[in-house]
Amino acid sequence: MGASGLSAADSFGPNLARQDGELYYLEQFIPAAEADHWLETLLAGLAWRTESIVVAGRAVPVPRLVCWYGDAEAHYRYAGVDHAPEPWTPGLALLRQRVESRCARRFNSVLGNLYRDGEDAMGWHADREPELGPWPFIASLSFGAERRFDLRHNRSREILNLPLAHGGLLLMGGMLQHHWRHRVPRQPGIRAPRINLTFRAILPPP
Ligand SMILES: O=C(O)CCC(=O)C(=O)O
Ligand SMILES: [Fe+2]
Repeated sequence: MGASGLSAADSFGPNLARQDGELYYLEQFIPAAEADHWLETLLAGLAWRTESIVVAGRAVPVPRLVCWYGDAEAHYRYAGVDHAPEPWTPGLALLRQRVESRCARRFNSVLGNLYRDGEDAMGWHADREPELGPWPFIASLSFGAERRFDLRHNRSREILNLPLAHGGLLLMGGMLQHHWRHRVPRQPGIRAPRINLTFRAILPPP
């Protein structure tokens, strides 16, 4: 068993990171017709809002919409902002169950990102806030437009590109957040929206 707790018996396929972390992609984790239903349900039913981060003393809106759901205690500091979660919707609770049983992992929260079109994006970052624990395990579920997901190794600068498709589940674990950054780049030709749900386990404050 690796540091992430993923056991060799789990059938996630090859580790796409190969070194310094664990990265698995399960294509069509949610079959296409069902994924269509989720895309509509989540677009219409979640509390999407704009969020600003402070850059050089100024509030700058991030180029996407976000939402945050979870168990009541799962507060999360993200980009310098404290998020109290909204309570689970029935749909998100169902998706959480599906993801949990596939990963044999528990999650107490989910960060949603809505990329309205190819102009929306997320810059290079790692998800390594202390409340995610020493080896953050994140399950990332995508619906809607296929978007490119890039990873860059901090030291070697090796780049990996993965297309994240409708219904696909990406798993990040082990030392991945310590050694790699990731992003969702702008893809100006894309007109359709994409929703990404990152299921996370937030530890209680020390
Ligand atoms: O949209 C994605 O696929 C990635 C989202 C992400 O990296 C994050 O929420 O931390
Ligand atoms: Fe991330």
